[in-house]
Parts: sequence; structure tokens; C-alpha cells
Amino acid sequence: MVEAVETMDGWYSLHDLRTIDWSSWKLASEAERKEAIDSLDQLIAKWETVEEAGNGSQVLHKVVGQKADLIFMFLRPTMEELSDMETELNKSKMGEFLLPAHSYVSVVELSKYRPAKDGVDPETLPETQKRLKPILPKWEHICFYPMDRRRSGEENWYTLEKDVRAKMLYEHSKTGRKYAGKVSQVITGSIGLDDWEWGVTLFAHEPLQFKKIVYEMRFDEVSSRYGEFGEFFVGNLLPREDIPKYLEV
Ligand code: VOV
Repeated sequence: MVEAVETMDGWYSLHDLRTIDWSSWKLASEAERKEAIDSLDQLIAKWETVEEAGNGSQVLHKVVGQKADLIFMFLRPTMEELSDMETELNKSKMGEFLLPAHSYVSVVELSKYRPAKDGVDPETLPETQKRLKPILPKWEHICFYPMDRRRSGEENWYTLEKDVRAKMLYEHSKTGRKYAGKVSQVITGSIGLDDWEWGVTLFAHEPLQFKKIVYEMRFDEVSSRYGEFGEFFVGNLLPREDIPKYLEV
């Protein structure tokens, strides 16, 4: 049996995608719409306090295309907090106008493919902890998709020796590093938590960078031979102060 790799796991993650029930929204009275917008604003204000205290992070984007209208990405230390957030959104006045579109549950993940430097466990390093409990960048664009490592015929990631996998991921990281400052990634592990093995969440200032990095990575062996991909969701940042304008009808 080949050796698995130890993972370092950080905050739990929920990608919560909602469609706005525009018909009901348009039929609602102005007072009701205001109440709904205020309820969402109050929730975001509360979540921002949690983020400022370093106990979690979140970001909200408008989905482009018909797969959903909104994508919330929530990070919290526990799964309970994630379900509390989801429930309080459902119970809010705004929740009356939100229909579930999609969701994804995972946990921020880094792996220990690289040998420990000077015998120091990387998990104890402050820079590792910062990556396991990241404050999500409030960059203009988000791209989220799930993926698997292939497990069929000759192409089986799970029968490769650890050093072979480590080498391929090192090559992958070299491609990734070329996009420093242009693409910021959060990899979340979802084996045992959701339908795919990893969630890939990318942030960029310029959406074309998503196409460029994903295309270039398609040629890395780790993706060309061992990558399987799910549905893609892309979106544009929805800052809290822009919500009333976005919902104006
Ligand atoms: C934006 C740049 C970027 C950079 C710098 C980067 C670096 C790294 C490093 C150093 C490592 C390995 C160690 C660790 O930290 O876990 C990883 C790991 C991983 N990656 Fe990555 N990745 C990037 C970006 C990046 C992208 C765009 C994708 C999607 C791939 C594609 O084809 O669509 C991806 C996927 C992953 C996955 C699924 C894993 C876990 C695989 C596993 O089997 O364990 N990743 N990644």
C-alpha cells in the first residue's frame, strides 16, 4: 500500500449559493424590501465583527450566469458555526426571497508533502496557521469549482508513491507561483464531507486570469493525467454598501 499524505486542516468552509426569487421580490412592498435589505446588512455587520476578531472570514459575490445569483463563501472554526450562519440567513427577512441553488462543504487544507524543515512541524508555524485560517481576499472576482484526483485504469492517483505525487504537486506549485498577485487560491478538502475531493476557490482582480491559470494548469501532469473537474461558478464581488443598489427594482 502506498503512503497517504498527512493533511493540515484549518477552518471549515461552506460555499452557499442562492438564487433570488425576483418575482416575489418585485411583488413585495417597499417596506418589506427595506426590511429584507436591512436584515442582510445586519447579518453581514455581525459576520464582519467575527472576521475582525480573527474568528472566521466570508465573502459575497454575484454569480455571473444562471446557475445562481449569489455565492457566499463562509469560513469558521467549527461546522456548527457554518450551519448557524446558514440558518440565520434562512430565518432573516432576506431569506424569504432566497432560494437554494447549490452548496459545498469542505475544510481549508494544506498537505505535508514537503519534508519538515529542521525537524519543525510546519503546522506549528505562524505562516501555516495563517494559510489554514485565511482572511478571504475581497478581490473583484471569484471562481469556484470542485475536483477529484482520477482513479481509473493506468491513471490512479491513489496508487502513486508519495514522492511521485509530491514531485507532481511541486511542478503544479511552480505554475501557480507565476500567478502571484494575480490569482489567490484557497484549497479546501472535502473527502468525506461532500461529493468531490477538493474545492478550488480562486480570487482575481481580472477574470481572464482564471482562464489563463486553469488553462496553463491543464498541462501540468497532476491535472492532465489526474484531474477531474466539476461545475464552475464565477462571480463579481458584491460589497456590503452596494447591496441596496443591486437589489433595487
Ligand atoms: C494560484 C496558484 C497556486 C499555487 C501557488 C498552488 C500551490 C499548491 C501547492 C504548493 C500544493 C501542495 C501542497 C499543499 O499546499 O497542499 C497545492 C495543492 C493543491 N492544489 Fe494548488 N496551487 C495553486 C492553484 C491551484 C489551482 C488553480 C488548482 C486547480 C487545478 C486545476 O487544474 O484546475 C489547484 C488545485 C490543487 C489541489 C486540488 C491541491 C491538493 C492536491 C493533493 O493531492 O493534495 N491549485 N497547490
